[in-house]
Amino acid sequence: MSSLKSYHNPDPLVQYCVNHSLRLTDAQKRLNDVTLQHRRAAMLGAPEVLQLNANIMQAIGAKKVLDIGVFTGASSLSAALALPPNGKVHALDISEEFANIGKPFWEEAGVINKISLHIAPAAETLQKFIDGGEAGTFDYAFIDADKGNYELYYELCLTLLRSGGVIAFDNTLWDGAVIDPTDQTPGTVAIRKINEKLRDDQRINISFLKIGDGVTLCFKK
Ligand SMILES: C[S@@+](CC[C@H](N)C(=O)[O-])C[C@H]1O[C@@H](n2cnc3c(N)ncnc32)[C@H](O)[C@@H]1O
Repeated sequence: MSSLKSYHNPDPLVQYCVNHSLRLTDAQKRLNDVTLQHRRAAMLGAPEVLQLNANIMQAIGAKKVLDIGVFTGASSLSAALALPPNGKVHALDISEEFANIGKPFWEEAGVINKISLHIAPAAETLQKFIDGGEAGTFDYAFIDADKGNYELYYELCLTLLRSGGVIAFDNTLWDGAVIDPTDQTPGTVAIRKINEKLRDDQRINISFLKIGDGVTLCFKK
């Protein structure tokens, strides 16, 4: 049952939590199973993290969502399932090849009409939304693309979000590397930088959760 476990955190208590909370549709399970066979399977979003996103989207009545870093579409599918029929997930990635893997599962789940795919560098797409007058109109953003641009994505998403909207950052523990002072690789340095910025940023309220590979929730004031 590969679908009913955390892919990022082998801690038995984490697995216990996941086994007592994870709810996936058949389409989600099948997409996860296909993705786990992919050469880049490690990029698949932890299902408990995607479920947390979906639960918050429903709690805040989200209709307009940014999914930054699509890969095979698990995060977009989870978000689309959480949105009302008139909701829209804007799914941003540079790889059409990856996203194409997810499309049959979006179709199978009956939510493909709720997902709008934008194949381009995410910063360009986000800037286009701002230039098009969409600042303050998004409810939720899940940031899970290239780590070196996390700070840039944060500022663009903060502009695009309404007050009360939520930004979730994935991988903010970076497999524990954030607390290893000998690790000065660019990805680790970028994650530490955004973690410090978010801790001190008074434009948001914050919760930093040790689930998946670390998730930081930012609630726009
Ligand atoms: C960790 S994966 C996303 C996983 C996905 N959210 C999920 O839940 O399975 C990161 C994705 O970011 C994409 N990416 C990398 N650089 C990007 C950029 N500059 N703009 C948009 N997407 C980018 C990659 O192609 C990859 O699909």
